[in-house]
Amino acid sequence: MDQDAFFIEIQSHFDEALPFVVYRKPNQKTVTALLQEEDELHTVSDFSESGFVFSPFDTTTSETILMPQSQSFEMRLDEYVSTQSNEAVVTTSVEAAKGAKEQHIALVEKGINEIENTGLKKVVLSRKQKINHNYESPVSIFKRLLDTYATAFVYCWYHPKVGLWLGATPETLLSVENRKLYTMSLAGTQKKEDTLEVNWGAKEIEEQQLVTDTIVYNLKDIVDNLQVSETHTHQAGTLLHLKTDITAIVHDSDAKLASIIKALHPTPAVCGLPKLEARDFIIANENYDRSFYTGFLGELNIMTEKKRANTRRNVENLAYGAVKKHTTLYVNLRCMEVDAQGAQLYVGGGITASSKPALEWEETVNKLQTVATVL
Ligand SMILES: C=C(O[C@@H]1C=C(C(=O)O)C=C[C@H]1O)C(=O)O
Repeated sequence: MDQDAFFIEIQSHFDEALPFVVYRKPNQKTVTALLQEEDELHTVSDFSESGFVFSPFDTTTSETILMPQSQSFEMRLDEYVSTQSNEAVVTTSVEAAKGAKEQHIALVEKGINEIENTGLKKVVLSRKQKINHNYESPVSIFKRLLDTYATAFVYCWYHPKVGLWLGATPETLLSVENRKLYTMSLAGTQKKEDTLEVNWGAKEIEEQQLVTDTIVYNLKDIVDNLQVSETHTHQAGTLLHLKTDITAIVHDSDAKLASIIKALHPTPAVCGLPKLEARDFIIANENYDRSFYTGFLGELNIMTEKKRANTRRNVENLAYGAVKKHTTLYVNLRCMEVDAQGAQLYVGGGITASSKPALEWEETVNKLQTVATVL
């Protein structure tokens, strides 16, 4: 499809206040859009549905939203070509609101204190920051995210009854295709200077290992052939994280999808350990509603027809294109909620007993910058 026509279609869907999502997967060229035909708020009941899901952090009190594949029009842009000059991307310098720094540092201190005095081992603490900006179409902001973050899952999601969210996340929650499962442990943060050959401190190594161990522990009884890669440094925009790849085989993946999602979300990369204690601490102390930040989003049971290659040897098989199903979900990080007044940016970081509150504040400032850059 022609690029201009693709984005005009999305803009007019937005102008008509109809739900849509448009996204590009990490390291891919294709941009996909799902345009819902009416404005009903559909929700997921058991993860057997097909469509695009948008889930909040706290799934015990809020529902996971679905744009059903059967009630949406799908559009594909084979390759997005940047039309905006780099000069157009202005790096916004974000001023925190008065008192925001002190408030976040006090929250981190409270978290460290809780870890020292209870069974809590890690808790991810976050904040949101408002940025005023002149109104711009979501398509323009989305295109700048596409221009800036080739290795992230870049998206723009809109529902008139919920709001407008955009983001560029480096973290996969889960992908399942043909019984093959992939997930990752991503934690530990430092600013990228000029090399990927960096040293990591004991705090970052320990907090990321905790995420890996928990994912493995939570999956081991529901999957087979669980394999864990070496841990390596992963670049996400101007930041570096520690990352471990985890793969497995899932027998009867249809029946198990809901339990796998439940076992993973929210991982200690965005919540903490033990999960319930960390979630209670977050809800009681963060002083704001995370809403969809640190929730998950992506394709659920999406059907695609895979045609066989057109070679001479199997030309007689051409008629038998196989229908395949896959699920690819990402953690909603480096994201923002946009309305007519401006944008709310959401950021956080993992706290352990050895966290330094002032450094944790700096980390949220650095993470915020990755999204603020495109405003
Ligand atoms: C919570 C966020 O990021 C998560 C926390 C990280 C950390 O504590 O170092 C790193 C990557 C993410 O798993 C965020 O970006 O808001």
